Amino acid sequence: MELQLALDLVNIPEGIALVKEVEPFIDIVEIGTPIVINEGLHAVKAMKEAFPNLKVLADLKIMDAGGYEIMKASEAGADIITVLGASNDLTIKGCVDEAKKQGRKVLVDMINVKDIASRAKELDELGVDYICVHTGYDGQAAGQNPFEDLATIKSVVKTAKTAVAGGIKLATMPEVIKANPDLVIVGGGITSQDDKAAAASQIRELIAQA
Ligand SMILES: O=C([C@H](O)CO)[C@H](O)[C@H](O)COP(=O)(O)O
Repeated sequence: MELQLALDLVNIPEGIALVKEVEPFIDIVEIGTPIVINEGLHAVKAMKEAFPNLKVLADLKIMDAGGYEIMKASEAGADIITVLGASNDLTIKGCVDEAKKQGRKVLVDMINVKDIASRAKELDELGVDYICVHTGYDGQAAGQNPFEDLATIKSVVKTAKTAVAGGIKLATMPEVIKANPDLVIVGGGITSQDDKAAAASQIRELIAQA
């Protein structure tokens, strides 16, 4: 299982400083949607230049013009780019084809998809690299979590890797470990802790013991 650090509520220098603290414990660093909105794809470029040994995910949450947006994120140095599961199949296909051409990976964010099982099966057949269940900030504030959806995708997806995001922290890691996704995405569970390195290292330790 890989560990992705989601950076959302920081600017580029703050993000780089934060990654310096936890670099040994993570595999992927995510430039979250709020950062892309505030700073643009320069944030992806800056993170890749600062940490060439980490994979960088650009959380663009693409909804249209898939091929073009994958191309621009690839030019900025993103290794993995996100598209929304609710998008048109033509958009998903555009993302998959362009990502293959560029040697990048596509992660589908299932946020707000109603029929997770059927859509995950379709996306798997469209050749995406990761399918990620995700409880967004607004769902988290209403007490929702992604664990039931994680069990659903684990039972239907045959080829794509599975991932989970949304409010994951040390205390909920045992539930993640039990479901055994290929990728766990943690934002506030690390970034809002006083000792970020300790939080990341404890989460990494649980993954290593699994
Ligand atoms: O994708 C995210 C959210 O929609 C804001 O862009 C977060 O990166 C994702 O939810 C992980 O962050 P935490 O929920 O804080 O773990």
